[in-house]
Amino acid sequence: MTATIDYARYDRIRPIRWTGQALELLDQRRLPFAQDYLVCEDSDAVAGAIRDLVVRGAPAIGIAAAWGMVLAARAVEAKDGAGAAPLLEPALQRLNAARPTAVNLAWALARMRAVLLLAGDDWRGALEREARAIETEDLAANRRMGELGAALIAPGSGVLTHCNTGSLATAGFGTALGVIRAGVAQGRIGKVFADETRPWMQGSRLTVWELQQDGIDATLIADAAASHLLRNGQVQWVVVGADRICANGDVANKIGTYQLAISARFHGKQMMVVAPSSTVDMATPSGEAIEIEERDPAELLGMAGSRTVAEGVQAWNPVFDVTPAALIDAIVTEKGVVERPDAASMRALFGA
Ligand SMILES: CSC[C@@H](O)[C@@H](O)C(=O)COP(=O)(O)O
Repeated sequence: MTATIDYARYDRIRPIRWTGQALELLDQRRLPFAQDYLVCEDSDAVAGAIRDLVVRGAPAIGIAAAWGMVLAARAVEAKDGAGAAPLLEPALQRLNAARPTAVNLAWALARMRAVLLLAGDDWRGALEREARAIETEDLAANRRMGELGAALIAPGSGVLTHCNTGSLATAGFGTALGVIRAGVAQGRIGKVFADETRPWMQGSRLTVWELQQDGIDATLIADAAASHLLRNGQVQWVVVGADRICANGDVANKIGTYQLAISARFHGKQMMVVAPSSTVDMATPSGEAIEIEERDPAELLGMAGSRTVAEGVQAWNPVFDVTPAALIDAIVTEKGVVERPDAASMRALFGA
């Protein structure tokens, strides 16, 4: 069951476009009904776009930030990278502060800083090549993870996914959605369910639209329907992405992932987390140490710009949660699969 995957058919959605002069970001706030690109001509515009979810998804925000550093380089004069580094550090810090939870952002910026410090007089070229490499490597990782993750899924299975982990959230193909694309192409996955992912609706606005572009049938469910679905036997795997994977295998991902993992375990279904090694943070020992982003409660108080909740009601809007490693059956990365993750098995694949 190793049918060749025609990757070209998944290349249509391009959330991040570098023109040579500017960074164009497909405005995910306006999908699925408008496909508009926001043009960023400086790094602060990129930081704002990350903060406001024009571009979102852990790998995608790292890639966008890397290009943001290429834009920042236009605004400073220096004879080599070591001279440019302190001048660019404030812009780097503003990009880094745009969102706290996904480690890919800090990871990509650390790569850009490291390249800069070693670069000679072509330091601007070095930054551009590194941003391109970060993007290219992410696409390759996604394709590899698609193969590795799909191989775990028995033919005829149904899957449930959460949030958006596809081309929109990455350099292309996707993490969890890459596994689903590969699994469908190989005939392993018979039925795909996506939940809405309230409150920002990444599932209903982005994921089912992405799958529709590919001609993959997906059935949308309310988040609240997930346990009922897991109980009734149509789904064997919950397949999700990650924003940060800790040294002990705990996983931070979109709010609601934790309850899916609890429900999957309760119903004897399996939980797969798919993320590139850029999402693995061996410096964070466990999920307790992760900063969980809290966003504007207004995201909960209305729909599509119209208020749906009585005036004066308060809301709390944490947008990520932590799934303990003990509830995860497999973490799939491009470096390999960690089954039943714990500190020892994580260390064996990713080092100290
Ligand atoms: C490949 S994306 C994996 C995760 O980043 C995804 O599941 C997620 O939580 C995205 O959150 P978002 O707030 O939309 O950036």
